[in-house]
Amino acid sequence: MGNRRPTTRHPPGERAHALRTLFRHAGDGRRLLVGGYALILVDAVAQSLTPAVFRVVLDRIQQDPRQFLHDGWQGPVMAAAAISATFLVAAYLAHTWCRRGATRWANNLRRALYEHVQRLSMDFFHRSRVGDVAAAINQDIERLEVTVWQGLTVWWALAVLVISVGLIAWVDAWMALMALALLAVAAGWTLLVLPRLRRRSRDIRDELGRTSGTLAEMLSVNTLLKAFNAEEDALRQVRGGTDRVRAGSEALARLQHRYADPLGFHLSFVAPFLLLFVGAWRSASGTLSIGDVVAVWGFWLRGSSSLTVVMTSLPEVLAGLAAGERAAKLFQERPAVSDLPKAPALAVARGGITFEQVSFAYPGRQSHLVLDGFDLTIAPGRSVALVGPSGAGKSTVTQLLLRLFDPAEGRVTIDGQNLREVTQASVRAAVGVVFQESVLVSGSLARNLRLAQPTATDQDIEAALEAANAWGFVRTWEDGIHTELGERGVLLSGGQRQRLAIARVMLKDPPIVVLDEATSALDAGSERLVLDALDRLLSGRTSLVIAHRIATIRHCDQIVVMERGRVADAGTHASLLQSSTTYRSYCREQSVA
Ligand SMILES: Nc1ncnc2c1ncn2[C@@H]1O[C@H](COP(=O)(O)OP(=O)(O)OP(=O)(O)O)[C@@H](O)[C@H]1O
Repeated sequence: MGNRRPTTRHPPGERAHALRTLFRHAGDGRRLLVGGYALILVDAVAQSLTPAVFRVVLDRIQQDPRQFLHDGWQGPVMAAAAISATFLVAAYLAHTWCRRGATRWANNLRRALYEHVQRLSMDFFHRSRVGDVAAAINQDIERLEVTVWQGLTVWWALAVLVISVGLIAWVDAWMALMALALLAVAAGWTLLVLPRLRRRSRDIRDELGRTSGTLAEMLSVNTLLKAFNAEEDALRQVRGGTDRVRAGSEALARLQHRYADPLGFHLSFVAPFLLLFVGAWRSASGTLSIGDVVAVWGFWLRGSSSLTVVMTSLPEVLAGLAAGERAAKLFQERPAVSDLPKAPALAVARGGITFEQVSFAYPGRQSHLVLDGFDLTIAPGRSVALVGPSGAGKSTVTQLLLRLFDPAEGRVTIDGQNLREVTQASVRAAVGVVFQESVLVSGSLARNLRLAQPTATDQDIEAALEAANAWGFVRTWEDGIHTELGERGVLLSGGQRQRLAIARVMLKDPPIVVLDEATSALDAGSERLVLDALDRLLSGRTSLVIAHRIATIRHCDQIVVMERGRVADAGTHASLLQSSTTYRSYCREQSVA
């Protein structure tokens, strides 16, 4: 799978940095996790000590059986009771804390990651797929959450292993050396296979993310797929992704067996037999007691069985780490547009706009200048229209006005203030936009409109709908403004959606309005109603209108003809008919005199 698809590769330093980034967002889960991971060490000590009790019992029986029967048993019984009680309490608390801590961490992380993604600039959204980002925020963090509390068992097992080897050394240094040599074989084998296991896990997470992206995309273009009978093609794409995930998982399982089976054989057969025979030989030669040999064997079994736990959990833990790295990678994304420290809010007095010698290229396509020394002045309260061939840069002008991007050269100002020097939020508060396709979110109509003005009353909303020529149809709905629109507003006609979008901007009541192809997709029936609503919206506000339809723009105070990112001509409808051949040909195409 990894050979066919692009995969992420992270140097070890970057991986540690990624995990630190994630841990910084643990919030109130951090204390519980640290507490859980610390307490499980107590549990590890208690469990590792069990063979030490065997040792004492066996040695006492061997030395003086009658003394053992009299009162020699009391010490070991009390020790066993204390060890068991400690184990019970510590294990219960550690697991509970860790589970709660992991859940809180995941919740905090999900929130923080969503907030972070929200703050990223448009270039990020242009180059990322929604489903992939959603998978990182949901599935990857869920995977990480499971790993965090599963990781407790791995941590416990490693602690048991270290303590067990320490206890063997306490009984006999030579036996401990031998145990270490046997462990070194296991560790060497693990280190050999680990990078491949890790790579496979990461490839699977990447492929899962990509498949989520494809799935989300296919679901969102369902109408298109149906219209072109292209469902089979979409199915093939999704199936391709899920097949690759399945193939990757099977390959991982095979690799895991190839790793775990020899290791299990080494730990459960080769090592204990070697230790038993060498221990027996040292006991027969009088160096160790029977109790010593049984204790060493017990310590080893305890330690090696904990290693088996590590082995079995390893793929899960690696999958969790890969998921964590993907989430952390999102945290490392930086917005291309950011507010200067202590930047003031834009103070809009009259809403005059200027573009002064603005040059701009989209991130990732630096060689292609979309705006090239572009100049534009819109006096307060005036309307300016942009026309020009497709790709001339008209929509890009609106993106810079909203400060979704900053220009490479030149400046954009509102009432004389450079947009670079004021906060993005204040710029967007001053500008209302109606796009070609009005985006409506699931929820009620009122919720959709309150996105523009959260404190609006029902009466405010009704007034905005009235002004946007939308109240006529909303009034007939049984639940009025509280009607659920359905995700993406699929229950509405194009003209109705457009009028709701206009109502939303009416409610926002901004001093500046941008219309970006707001009338392009209208049917003749609703065109008059929408144009009428737009007239009302633009009246008294500074406005920038992009439209292919001459009928929409002919009454603007000024019309600017754009070509290849520059102003080719400017004037009124009447003057351009005289001076601009491009404009004249547009009018001719649309039979406008
Ligand atoms: N996100 C983007 N990343 C890279 N290039 C882009 C991006 N958006 C637009 N472009 C490019 O910038 C140029 C200008 O695009 P823009 O959308 O501003 O033109 P337009 O005049 O509004 O066109 P249309 O009338 O077709 O909407 C085009 O060449 C386009 O391919």
